[in-house]
Amino acid sequence: MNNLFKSIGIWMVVALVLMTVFNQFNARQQSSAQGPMDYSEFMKEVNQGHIAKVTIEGRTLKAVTSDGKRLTSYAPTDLWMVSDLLKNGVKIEAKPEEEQSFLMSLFVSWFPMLLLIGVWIFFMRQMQGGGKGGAFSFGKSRARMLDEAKERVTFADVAGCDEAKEEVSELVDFLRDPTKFQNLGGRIPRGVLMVGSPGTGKTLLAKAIAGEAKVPFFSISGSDFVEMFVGVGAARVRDMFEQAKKQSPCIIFIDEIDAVGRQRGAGLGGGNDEREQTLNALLVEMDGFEGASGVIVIAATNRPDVLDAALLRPGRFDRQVVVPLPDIRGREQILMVHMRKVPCAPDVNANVLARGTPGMSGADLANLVNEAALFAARRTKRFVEMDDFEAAKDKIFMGAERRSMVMPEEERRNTAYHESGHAVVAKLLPKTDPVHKVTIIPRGRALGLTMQLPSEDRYSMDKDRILSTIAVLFGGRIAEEIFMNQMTTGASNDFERATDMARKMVTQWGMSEALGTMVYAENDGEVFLGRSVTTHKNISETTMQKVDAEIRRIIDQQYALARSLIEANRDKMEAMTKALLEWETIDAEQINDIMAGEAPRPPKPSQSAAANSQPPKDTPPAAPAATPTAPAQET
Ligand SMILES: Nc1ncnc2c1ncn2[C@@H]1O[C@H](COP(=O)(O)OP(=O)(O)OP(=O)(O)O)[C@@H](O)[C@H]1O
Ligand SMILES: [Zn+2]
Repeated sequence: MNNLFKSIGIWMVVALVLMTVFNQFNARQQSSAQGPMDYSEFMKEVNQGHIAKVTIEGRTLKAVTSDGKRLTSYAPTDLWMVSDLLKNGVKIEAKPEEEQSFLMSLFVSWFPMLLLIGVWIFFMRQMQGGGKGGAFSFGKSRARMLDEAKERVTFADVAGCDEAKEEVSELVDFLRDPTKFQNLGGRIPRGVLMVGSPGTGKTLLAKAIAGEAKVPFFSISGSDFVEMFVGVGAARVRDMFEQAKKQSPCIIFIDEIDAVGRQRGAGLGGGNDEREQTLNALLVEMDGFEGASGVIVIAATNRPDVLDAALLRPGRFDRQVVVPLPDIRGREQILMVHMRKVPCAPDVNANVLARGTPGMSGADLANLVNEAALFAARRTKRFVEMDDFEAAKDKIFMGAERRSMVMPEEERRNTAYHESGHAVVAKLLPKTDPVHKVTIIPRGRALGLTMQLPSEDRYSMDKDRILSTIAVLFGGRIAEEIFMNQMTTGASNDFERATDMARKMVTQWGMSEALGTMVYAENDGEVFLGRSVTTHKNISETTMQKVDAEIRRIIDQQYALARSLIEANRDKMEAMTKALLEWETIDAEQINDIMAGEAPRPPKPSQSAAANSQPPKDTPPAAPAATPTAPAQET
């Protein structure tokens, strides 16, 4: 039912949009003829005796001036109009408003409505006739069957997770011929839990298993089971297994299993009856079917820690396959898989791109290729070139450029000093990531950006690195204070991130000598109103005060460090600010020149080519601007 309402909603919106467009179009047509005149303007002409003849068609006035020109105007209900016209000796002709045009306009304004009704009827028919077509035959459980012919995925489409592929290859053998597999003494798999961050290709891998084994693939999301009414989810689970058994061997894929599979009795306000019933139904079904039935259930989650232990017991999801974020080689392979789908110029180098995209998931990389192709298309190129990829990467890391935003000169200068402050501190401190680019072109919500990219994959951060990062974050505001003698809101996000890091150092990462290696806060995995909830363990008031004092100390220390670095390097600050004001974006090489005390080399041509791309139109005005320094790096 939900789906039905959704589709009606969508069609309503479509209809509304169409109506607006049609109305616009209509209005445009009426006005485009000669540009109608204001009524008062028109009456002035009449009273000056310039009008010879008027034809009144409904509320449209068509007039001919004494020197033969044609005018139109639109009459309000003005009782004096006719008498005014007569007084000035204008010849009047009245026509009924053209019937055909009236019908026409009626049709035009109602057409979207009719379309909507038509579509609705079509859908209702489809629903009633259910039991045929693919998606509807599985109606009750809402699981959707993959159209094998159209979207067959193979292992070749999944790149950069060879271990995971290896682990699941046994499933393929089983699905190809369940009985033979059994005769050979293989242990019959039932449930597999795929664990990994969002976008790492869990769904893709599950589809590839089905594709390799050439078996049907049913997919459903855990959240589809969670319904308002108690018992619906459980019924759906039973229905799904029934359908799957009929199609066996096959795969059932349950995405986001944590939506149903959370620990029972947990959660805010105690347990959730409906979810528990659904989970119980799932457990019963998994116990109930014989392995030989040839149904394999694959579930995906990025929070295996919150799952109910009963789900992980032998005979259920007893096998875990970890699908990790790709490393540099993995990213290169994933990029190559997706680059095959777009025409790439010979200068495109997947290895360089892989190096510059640490932390990106498979889905992010697919998106990167897609964005690059869009950039190339916008610049009417026939091939996607390396600088399209660079532009796409910048857009993903830093948000879309907003060149249309006009910045007052004072604010540009302020931003230039702010970013130079980040960059100079980053260049001078040890254990900081290389500065890749500094720009004062507004992007996303930021007025400017200093972009640092790690030179290698990193899986954790050590204390010195975190301290340096905090100092770099403070660099921006300190530069504003010293050189512009002012403080702006642009630094608020920097402060937030710096404080957050300092707090985590003390309360979560055990990096403070004064408080030792104890965890003072924990994230219990519950999500409340869309935020994850951090609960403080029972700690005393005095400890709380110590924690605060320690955070304060870390912050003050790093602030002082950044300040002394900037004070001691005023010349470099001035040089970098000048370069930024002139070129708006400077790259790593130019920054190195400046830091070496030399004049920066001029920008490369590709940079200015990027500068010529069209600015996005209609961007909303800046929110209180933030100036992030680097893509968030967290352990
Ligand atoms: N290893 C990979 N190789 C090739 N493409 C990938 C890979 N990982 C992800 N992708 C691309 O990203 C898209 C989304 O990935 P997918 O939906 O499989 O991720 P997921 O792990 O299931 O994410 P979620 O947890 O959000 O459901 C895929 O359709 C594919 O285009
Ligand atoms: Zn900043």
